[in-house]
Amino acid sequence: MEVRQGIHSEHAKQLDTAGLRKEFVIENIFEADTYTMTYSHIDRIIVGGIKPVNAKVSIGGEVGKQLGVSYFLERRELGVINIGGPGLIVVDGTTYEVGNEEALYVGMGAKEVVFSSVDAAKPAKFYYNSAPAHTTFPTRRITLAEASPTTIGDNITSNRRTINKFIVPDVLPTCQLTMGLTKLAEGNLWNTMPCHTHERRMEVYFYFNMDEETSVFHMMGQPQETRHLLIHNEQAVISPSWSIHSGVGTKNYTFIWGMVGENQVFDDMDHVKVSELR
Ligand SMILES: O=C(O)C(=O)C[C@H](O)C(=O)CO
Ligand SMILES: [Zn+2]
Repeated sequence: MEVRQGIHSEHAKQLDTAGLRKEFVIENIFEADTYTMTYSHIDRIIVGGIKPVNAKVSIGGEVGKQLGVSYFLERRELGVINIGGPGLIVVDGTTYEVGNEEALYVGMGAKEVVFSSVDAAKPAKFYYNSAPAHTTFPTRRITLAEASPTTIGDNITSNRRTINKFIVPDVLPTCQLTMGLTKLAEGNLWNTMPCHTHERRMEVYFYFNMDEETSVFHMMGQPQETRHLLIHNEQAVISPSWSIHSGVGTKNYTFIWGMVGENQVFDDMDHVKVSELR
């Protein structure tokens, strides 16, 4: 488990490219037959990927020890979105089939969560976020259709995209975690511009569906102190409450957003006018 400390906006201002990347970018999300795990002190979100190929993968007791509990989800909830081939997730003996672009919410208290792929030639790739929880809400699979796809933006501003809200209060109750998947239409490059901050929540972005020679310039920083991070396929960015989070790609791409914090109101954003950005 890799730990990232929280960071003050005044400190972030001083960092060079390598320094910013060390604090905010998670370069390695998927490794065959194991899980990756980054623990951020910002709202104590945990971010990672699970890619079972030939073996089953479970997030075991050693993580519980590092978290000061006896098992991973003793005091946490989990959201998973599969971006790979068909997969299976067994939660305390109940099997959930989780296909490409489908999600599973696992409530606090699940002791054993085991991940596997249906076909080793097309391995599942389970991207996950986990947040501290106070009660148990039911474990549930969510399909793409249930995520109420909504298309917004315009070709003229190069930001036509479909937002799929998988883990939000309209779909199912959770303690604090919300997660969704946003797909840019072909020829469209910008996400979340005009941009926003939300003092009341942090957010993690995970970019994927990108060709080898493409990248996303992820915009971060306070609105009058912007920086960018070069993101390649299947990499994630931690976005503190004080930071904008927007991006422009050299080609269209898809990303998963996950948020934790004070509220779960998707539209609770402090919008920033483009003319006010620096
Ligand atoms: O395309 C978008 O715009 C988004 O997906 C918005 C993000 O999810 C977000 O920043 C929510 O606060
Ligand atoms: Zn946001």
